[in-house]
Amino acid sequence: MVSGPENPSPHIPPCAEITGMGWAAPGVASGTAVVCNALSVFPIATPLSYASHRARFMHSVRTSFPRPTCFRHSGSGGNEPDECRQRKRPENQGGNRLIVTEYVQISIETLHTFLSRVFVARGFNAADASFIADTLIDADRRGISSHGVQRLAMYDHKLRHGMIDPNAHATVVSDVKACAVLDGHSGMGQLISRDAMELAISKAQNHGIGIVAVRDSNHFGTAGFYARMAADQGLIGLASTNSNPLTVPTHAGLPALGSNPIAFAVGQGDDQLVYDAATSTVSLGKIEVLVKLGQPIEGDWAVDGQGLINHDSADVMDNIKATPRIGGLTPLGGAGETNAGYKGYGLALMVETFTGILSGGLLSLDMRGQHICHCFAAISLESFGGAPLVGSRVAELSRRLRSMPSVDGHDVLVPGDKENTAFRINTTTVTVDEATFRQLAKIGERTGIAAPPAIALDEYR
Ligand SMILES: NC(=O)c1ccc[n+]([C@@H]2O[C@H](COP(=O)([O-])OP(=O)(O)OC[C@H]3O[C@@H](n4cnc5c(N)ncnc54)[C@H](O)[C@@H]3O)[C@@H](O)[C@H]2O)c1
Ligand SMILES: O=C(O)C[C@H](O)C(=O)O
Repeated sequence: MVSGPENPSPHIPPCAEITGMGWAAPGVASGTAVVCNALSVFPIATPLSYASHRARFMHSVRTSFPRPTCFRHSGSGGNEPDECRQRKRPENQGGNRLIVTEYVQISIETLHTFLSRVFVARGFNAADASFIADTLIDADRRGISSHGVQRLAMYDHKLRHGMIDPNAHATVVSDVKACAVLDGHSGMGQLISRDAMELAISKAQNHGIGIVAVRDSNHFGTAGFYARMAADQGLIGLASTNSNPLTVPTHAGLPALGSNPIAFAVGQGDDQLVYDAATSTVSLGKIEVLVKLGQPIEGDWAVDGQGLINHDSADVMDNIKATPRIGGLTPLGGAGETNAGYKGYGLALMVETFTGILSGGLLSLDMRGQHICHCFAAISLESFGGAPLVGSRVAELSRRLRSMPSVDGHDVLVPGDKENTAFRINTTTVTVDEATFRQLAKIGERTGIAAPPAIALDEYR
């Protein structure tokens, strides 16, 4: 049944050594700024550097905030009006919008040391701890704040409660030519996924393509990280995962599918094209960040139990955490059929097939925060003219798209541009929201490890 594995990872024992593996599914600091106003929203979706925040904020002040009701420059105490302090579900969310925007800038080096030490304290060896820290910081550097250190509290919770086994390594369930299935044994999603993508890359180098489905893993962070691993080696990379039930099928009022992202990467260096997104309208992480900032949801990202659009970020989070869950994320395209949300629903189902179904693991529908399934694929470009040729054609296509005239004042971009730009800017520091900053401090206290301090923002003084 199982052929000899091509096994690039010292962590994955060859399938021949695996016996009895069936297919049953496994069971402010100082220096922050607060800005409030009743009628506008500060854009937080793709944070760049603090300077960019500042520039974008000042632009929005000039264009949208003719008379800001409060504007505090520094310190976490302050005497600002009560409404400026409000964080949890402002009463007027979705109507007159309350803005509470606080960000903290921290050094990447200090953050990396902190994260690595926390993960070592939670049972990982130093190399694995450092790798996990790399993945979280990579997300923040790229402006994907939904999946950077703001998720440390989630991982820490799962580690403390035995939902993630820091010592687990993937084992091979089945390995036939270009395809394999791994069992992650409830290990850390980032480590299991790294090893699975390494196996897919090695298979693609040998067979032209490699596809590795994984069961019983955990939350892996951004899908793009793993797709880029393959692209960096001159292949096409694909990565996906299922998750807790978060997304409502078209016409349903309960979540049944994960936010099930798909990441695709091709090309190298500055010309790398990376599409990395949920098959729900956005990831849940984006709503978590809005809750932390006390901001409503601008877009039609979520519905309540009746299928009505819900713009109240805190309410959406409460509903998603409720037992049973109520409402959820809209599939990509939106609620109902008007904007073809059934296509996002279909894409989410495709991901569910490649992850939960092909791996023989848990479906999103049955998931409760663990036993997550992934799928990784790598495609060799040897038969298609080779990586340099394909890369140059992709780069040329991207250049032609970017040179298209804009109709609304925003540049035409290609997927990956925002993240690549942010990555180039955020070389020494990253910006986190203040609630996340406080979470880091709390985890620091709990583990006895000094949390990274905020870097003073002189421009606000
Ligand atoms: N681990 C999980 O379970 C899980 C689940 C869902 C999402 N995620 C991750 O969450 C992250 C965010 O996902 P999301 O869906 O909220 O992201 P999103 O809605 O911000 O979409 C991001 C994608 O859209 C592209 N993009 C943005 N603006 C563009 C423009 N003007 N022109 C062209 N392309 C543009 C980006 O480059 C990126 O590829 C991703 O990294 C994803 O992998 C993880
Ligand atoms: O939050 C999850 O469980 C999945 C994912 O990370 C998301 O943000 O949608």
